[in-house]
Amino acid sequence: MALDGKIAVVTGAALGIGKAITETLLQNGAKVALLDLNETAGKSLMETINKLYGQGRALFLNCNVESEEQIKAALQKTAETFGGVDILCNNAGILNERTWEKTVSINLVGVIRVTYLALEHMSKLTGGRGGVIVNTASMAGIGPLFSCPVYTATKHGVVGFTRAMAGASTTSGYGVRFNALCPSFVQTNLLSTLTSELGQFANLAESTQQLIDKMGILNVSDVAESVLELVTDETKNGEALLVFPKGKNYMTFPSL
Ligand SMILES: NC(=O)c1ccc[n+]([C@@H]2O[C@H](COP(=O)([O-])OP(=O)(O)OC[C@H]3O[C@@H](n4cnc5c(N)ncnc54)[C@H](O)[C@@H]3O)[C@@H](O)[C@H]2O)c1
Ligand SMILES: CC/C=C\C[C@H](O)/C=C/C=C\C=C\C=C\[C@@H](O)[C@@H](O)C/C=C\CCC(=O)O
Repeated sequence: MALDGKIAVVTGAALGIGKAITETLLQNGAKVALLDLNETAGKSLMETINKLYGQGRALFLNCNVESEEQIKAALQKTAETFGGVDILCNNAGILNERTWEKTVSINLVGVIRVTYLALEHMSKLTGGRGGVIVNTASMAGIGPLFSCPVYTATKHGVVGFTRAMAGASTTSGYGVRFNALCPSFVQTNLLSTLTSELGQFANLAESTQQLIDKMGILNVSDVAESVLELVTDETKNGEALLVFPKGKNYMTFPSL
């Protein structure tokens, strides 16, 4: 299978898109470290995974991407258990315009922090064997959502960080590809709890609902399938893959 022998780390792996990404990576032969702060959901998923794939294919690690200490420990445990890190999916994220500092801390700072710590294991410049990092951004990383400006800012930041790191990696020789995943609306808890998290922008919920009605809603499996493309296609570096219910396409950015 495409990912036989590969070792993946997925943040926010216990539920939603991260759970689907984890399942897809396992289905394609990878071993997966599931990082999440929801221990109940993580352990429940591990029971299912062990029944489906046998012991030894996956590892749940209680890890908050806001904690450098917890990330370091999780990556070290992964490397010790499975023998390294080849794939990182920075997927953990929240939408909360009330606690907007936390949104920035998780969605953007968390992606940067996990990336830098994982590169210590992945980069050929530090003894790694290279690999690929896929950052879960959003369509809101390409165009603004008026009802969640801070969330929009974090996702624009993830796209920009991803593209810059792709260039840094190519130029410096990390041997690591970086790509952004930009799904439109996806049926998960994040979407379901949306209207209670808009804070001062709650008045704009209706226009966002109109956008949801217009664009439609993806299943998590549609998104996970797109991650597999970014992981396995070695020509993809610095890309932003837009995923809609009607299909997917790569973003073309203006060259300055
Ligand atoms: N649902 C959508 O419409 C949509 C669309 C585009 C992008 N996204 C992005 O996809 C990613 C996953 O979102 P989802 O919709 O699956 O949400 P979700 O709430 O269903 O799942 C998020 C997972 O991340 C975990 N998590 C949250 N904060 C964490 C932290 N600090 N450390 C570790 N784990 C943490 C949660 O416990 C949960 O398991 C997010 O980055 C989100 O912004 C979602
Ligand atoms: C409300 C956020 C829900 C989930 C967040 C998740 O990341 C999904 C984002 C999905 C789609 C984003 C589309 C952004 C489109 C913009 O380019 C622009 O076309 C939107 C136009 C009007 C916005 C109207 C509004 O925001 O209310």
